[in-house]
This record gives sequence, structure tokens and C-alpha cells, in this order.
Amino acid sequence: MAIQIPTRLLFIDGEWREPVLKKRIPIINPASEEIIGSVPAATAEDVELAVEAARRALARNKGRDWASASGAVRAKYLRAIAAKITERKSELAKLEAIDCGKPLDEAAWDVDDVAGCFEYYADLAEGLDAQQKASISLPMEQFKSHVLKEPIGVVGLITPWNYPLLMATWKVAPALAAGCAAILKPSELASVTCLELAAVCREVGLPPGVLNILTGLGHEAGAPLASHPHVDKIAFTGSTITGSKIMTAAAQLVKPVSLELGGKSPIVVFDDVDIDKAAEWTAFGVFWTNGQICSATSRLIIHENIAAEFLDRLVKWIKNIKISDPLEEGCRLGPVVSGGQYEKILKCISTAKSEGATVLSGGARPEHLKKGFFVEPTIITDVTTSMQIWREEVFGPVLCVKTFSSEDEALELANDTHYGLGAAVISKDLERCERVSKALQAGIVWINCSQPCFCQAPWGGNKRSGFGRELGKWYGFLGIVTSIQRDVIVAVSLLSVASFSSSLGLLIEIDIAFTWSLVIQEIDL
Ligand SMILES: NC(=O)C1=CN([C@@H]2O[C@H](COP(=O)(O)OP(=O)(O)OC[C@H]3O[C@@H](n4cnc5c(N)ncnc54)[C@H](O)[C@@H]3O)[C@@H](O)[C@H]2O)C=CC1
Ligand code: BAL
Ligand code: NA
Repeated sequence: MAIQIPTRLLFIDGEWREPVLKKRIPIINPASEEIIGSVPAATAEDVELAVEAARRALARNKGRDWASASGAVRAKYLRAIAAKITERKSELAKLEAIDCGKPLDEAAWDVDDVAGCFEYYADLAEGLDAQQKASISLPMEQFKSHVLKEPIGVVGLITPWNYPLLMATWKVAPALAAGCAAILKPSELASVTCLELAAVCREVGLPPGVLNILTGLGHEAGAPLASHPHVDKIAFTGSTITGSKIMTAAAQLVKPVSLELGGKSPIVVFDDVDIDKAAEWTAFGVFWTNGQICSATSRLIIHENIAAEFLDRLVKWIKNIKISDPLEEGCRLGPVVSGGQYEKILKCISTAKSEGATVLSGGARPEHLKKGFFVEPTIITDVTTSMQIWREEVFGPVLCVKTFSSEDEALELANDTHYGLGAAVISKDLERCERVSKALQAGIVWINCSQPCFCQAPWGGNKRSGFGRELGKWYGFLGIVTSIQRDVIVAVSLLSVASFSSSLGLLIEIDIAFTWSLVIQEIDL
């Protein structure tokens, strides 16, 4: 299974380029703690070059080569990227597994999702031309109006390490479909597959500068990108604290941002469930990708009538999870991404203990693994709502548990958080599921499941989990230009101006007043 990590440079203007300051960052395999290669470390100097390249890509041939080309032209490149990704699936999955520690099978699903996401946005790019100039009905017949959707411009995409290539794709595919030029800054903890995306873009002949990929540290490469005056939008996924820094930098230039941040998502389990199935979804919701998912349902809120039996089954269930090197056959739980995350998770567990909680299962390094950043799947009970483990994101395989006796109490516990990304409800009573899903304060609500995610459906959070939506048709890289036209030029009367601006005002207000909550339901549970 040995696999060579390619040695790559930065990808700027369609070419491989050495970073101006020639710095590199070691790649650490989290399963062995060994250094297995390095990635280039971009700094502000390289950001400058990439932004210039992206602006040139937008302006080339007066925009006709990319930004205002027909959607079908861009779709052709997106489909070619999808095909190459699929061709290289097994190699990309291995690179992902070695770099970020996720089991090989899961990494392979991610690569399928990456190809699927490029395909989906190819379809949307093709459909875009037909949607242009959608007319708006106005209350005054002398005026007519339509809407043009235009690419926002040069966009900075800053992404995390939990789904390195997939999270990059969630931003790159819609940005390119819309006709933007992009600069991707992946996480320094797992950048290998994003540099392979650069290799794919070269192979398919993506026009130079349309996508630039700068690996590097957050403060050295991410920060200058976020504050760059010629970057028109930043789309970010990562921690709430970094999201807040990015928003602060962008605010100086009134630059739009979309932020997909942390979470402390609840899973509410009622007492009418099939205990085995509900336990399996509960385990999946928090241990998949080692709990390193922004939407991990890491707070179990379980009906007191079944709590003891449910926890007993859950503990038995997780004892069967195979924890090993991600490349080993049958691995279900690999190491967490880095030494820093490993220390952070163990510290969260020890703080929970010192605050009076009980570690029901796990809580340490698995005995059979002497090396690597491995943490056992962990269940914590006797939790109070003031404890850190209840309030703060762990981003590791740690579930904390509280019981409830009524639906109102369950909802109060579920919504007792500053975050609002995901939430799940499990019950056989579908009316109750519907009621509860409406009352849960989260951008994504799962019914009788947890974590399934589809690029066709909008994704994003409320409260301190951020704002803006990714995926689906809410792809966030198109600006809207409203055209208002009068058939014949006549003298402007005060009355007509006043009434048309009030109708426009209403339109805008409706647009910003909504927040979405997506519901995903498992039909057969
Ligand atoms: N919501 C999510 O999907 C994620 C949440 N997290 C949370 O964050 C914690 C720490 O993980 P980190 O890797 O440190 O996350 P992070 O939020 O610092 O990193 C995410 C991305 O932001 C970049 N970045 C960091 N500082 C920046 C700055 N000042 N300006 C611009 N870009 C910057 C990083 O290089 C990386 O590409 C985790 O324990 C977890 O709680 C981490 C990764 C993903
Ligand atoms: N599948 C969810 C990816 C995330 O952590 O954002
Ligand atoms: Na790594």
C-alpha cells in the first residue's frame, strides 16, 4: 500500500511556482507521526501574484474567455475535472487517508462526492444562461425589470482539514460554475489532495489564473487573502474564532463573506425508537470522520425511559469499531488530524472529568496503538449544561449525554447553545419529528438520521455557526444585477419614483429576512 506523496509547488496562473520566500511546511502522517513530505508555504508575496493572475483571468478577452463565456463553456472544464478525479480516485483516496487520517473507505466516498459535486455544478452552469434576465413583475406597467446574475469576481476560498478535497470542491465548483476566478487556500494540516486538484486543472487545460491554489499557514497566506483589496468575496469553513478574524478583516473593505463555522449539534432520541438503529445513527453522527465534522451531533439528548438500555447498546456498538491505520482493511476510525488536535481533545475530556462528569466509555488512547494521534470513541455522562463539554466544540470522537422527560425539555436542551449548524431528531412519530425539526434552531435538521449531506441541498448554519449557504442553488458566487427599464422616456413624476423605490425596497427586505433550515429525513427508519 506504499504511496509516494508528490512534491508540488504553488499553483498560480496555470503554472507550478516556487513560493517567493521558498518556504515549505512538513506533511505529517497522523497515524505514524512521521514526516512524509512537504507542501509549499505561500506568503503575502504569493497571494499578490495569485490575485493578479485571477484578475487577469477575469479580464482576458474582455471577460469572454471565462466570466461572461456561456455557462456551457465552463461546464466543459468542470466535467473534465470530474472525469480526471474519478480516474485518479484510488490514488487520491490514499493520499487523503494518509494526510488527514480518515479511513480509506471514507476517503474514497469523499472522492466520489468531489466528482459528483463538479458534475452537479457543471449542470447548473449549463442551466444558468437560460435563467438570465428573469423578469420581475412591477406594479407600474410603464416600467419593466429583469435580473442578471453575474459572477462576483475574484473569490478567496479558505478551507479546513476534515474533508480536505471535498470542502475545497464545495467552494471551487460553484465559484467556477458562476464564472468567478478563485484562489483556494487549503489547511496547512492537510493540503496534499488540493495540490493534486491543481495537477488535474493543468491536465484539463483550465484557463490560466481561473483557479490558483496556495498552500500555506493561516496567518501567512489566509490572512493576506482575506484582507486583499482586490479579492471580492471570501468563503470560509473552519473555526468560529478564525471566522471572526476573517470577518473583521473583510469588514474593513466591506467585502462579503460566507462563514461555515463550528457547531455543538444535538441529537434528540425519543423513547419510541428502534434502539439498535437509533444507536447506530447516534454513533455515526459523532464518530464518523472521528467527530471532526462541523455538524457532528455531539450532544445526545435521550429520553430517560430508555437512557440506560440505549447507552448500554451504544457502548457495545462502539466496542466493535475497528480503530487502526486508515489504510488497514476494515478501519472505521483512524487518528485525529494532528498532535495539536489530539492534545486538545484529551484536554477537553480531562476538563469534563475535573468538572464532575463521568467517562462512560473510552476517554484515552487505544491500548493497542502506541503511535499516532488516536483517541478512543468516548461517551461522557453526568453532564451539566454549564460544563465546557456541553458548550464547546471538541472536534473529536466525544459524545456527551443528557436525559429528558418531555418534548419541551428536550428542545430546551437542544437549543441551549450559541451554535446553530446541525440537529437531529429520532422518533417513530413523524408528526413529532416534524414539530421538533421546526423548533430546533439549526441550519440543517436530520430526521431519523444524522450527517447525510447532498450537494443538491443548501448547507450552512445559523447563530455562531455562521451565515450564508453553500451547495444547492444557493451557491453564493453570483451577484444579482437588477435592471429597471421604462418603455418610453417621459418626465419623471415624484409619485412614480416614490412608488417604484418602495416596491424594490420590499423585494430586498424579503431576501434578507429569511434564514433557511434544511431538513433531511431517512425514510425507512
Ligand atoms: N467547522 C469546521 O468545519 C471546522 C472547525 N474547526 C474547529 O477549529 C479548531 C481548530 O482547527 P484549525 O485547523 O486551527 O482551524 P482554523 O479555523 O484555524 O483553520 C481553517 C482554515 O483557516 C485558515 N486560517 C487560520 N487562521 C487564519 C487567519 N487569521 N486568516 C485567514 N485564514 C486563516 C487555516 O490555515 C485553514 O485553512 C478545531 O478544533 C475545530 O474545533 C476546524 C476545522 C474545520
Ligand atoms: N459533511 C460535512 C462537512 C463539514 O464538516 O462541513
Ligand atoms: Na497531514
